[in-house]
Amino acid sequence: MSTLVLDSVSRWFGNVVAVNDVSLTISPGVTGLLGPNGAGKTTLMALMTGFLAPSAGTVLLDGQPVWRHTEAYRQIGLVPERELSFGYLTGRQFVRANADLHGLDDAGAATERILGVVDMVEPASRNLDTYSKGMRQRVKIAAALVHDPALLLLDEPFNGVDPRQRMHLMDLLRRLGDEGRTVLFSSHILEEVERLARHIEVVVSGRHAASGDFGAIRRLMTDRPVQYAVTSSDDRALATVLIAQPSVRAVRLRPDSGLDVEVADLGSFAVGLPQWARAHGLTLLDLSPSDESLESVFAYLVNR
Ligand SMILES: Nc1ncnc2c1ncn2[C@@H]1O[C@H](COP(=O)(O)OP(=O)(O)OP(=O)(O)O)[C@@H](O)[C@H]1O
Repeated sequence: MSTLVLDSVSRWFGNVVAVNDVSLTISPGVTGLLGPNGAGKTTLMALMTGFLAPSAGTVLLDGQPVWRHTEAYRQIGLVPERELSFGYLTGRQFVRANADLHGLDDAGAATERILGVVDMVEPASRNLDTYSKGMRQRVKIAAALVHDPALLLLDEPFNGVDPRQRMHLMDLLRRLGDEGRTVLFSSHILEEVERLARHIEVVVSGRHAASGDFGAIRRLMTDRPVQYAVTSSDDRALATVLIAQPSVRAVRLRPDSGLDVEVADLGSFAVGLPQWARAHGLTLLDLSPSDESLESVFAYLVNR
């Protein structure tokens, strides 16, 4: 069982800070690395696998630095986001090439074993060019696992994969985690991460924004202030009623019609709004969230 520890890790490219003072621990089991596009997930994975040197801080696998440490490389498998560019190879040849690169004693047997684990024995004699996206992902996972590493990192493994194959991949990663491997996958989709990860790390704009199980992360995201657009039979009267409520943080009249309402406590607001309207003889005509983008959720987390 392996544990990866990042201690105050930063990485900059010229004056772009891709990763900014990140400290986190990845333990055995499945962890999700959640963040919007450009958050620094790919750079973090490159730092974690020892492909990239930190500009500051350290990345330790079981107490050993991963940068320029070949012993650590034997314990790490990476499934990169980029597509396979060796379409002329068969799945078996591709996995075997990785087994040979690792200098495995019985590269042929290791190749067959891992093709079985990812359920790709039958299509393994076909060229990579002929595979679906999900099959290519499975063969990439086989290549990353052929040397039996304790740590497996996957960069956006579900991107473009159809729902059935996605379930299949999730089952596979869950199984690898249950076996005691340390599995980290990145994603920009909360639902995807929630379904699979026991533990979630959130990164935004290169910074570590939150950490916890999916209940904790979900609570952080639903407890944030939320914007609603509300239209009623008398918006000015409703504004007066709403601003008196502790669950409401701000109310603004829209130029055309309706109100923008910033809600601090979604639960109380959802229960109270129809009651307040009824008590003052007002009719609610429309209620819709106006600020539901994942980017705004992330912006809230990082600015907390
Ligand atoms: N080699 C590089 N040179 C300059 N800037 C870079 C380099 N690599 C990454 N960056 C910048 O660092 C930031 C983080 O990029 P990164 O690819 O790690 O994010 P990401 O979360 O993986 O995003 P995506 O999901 O879109 O790939 C971005 O602003 C990116 O432009």
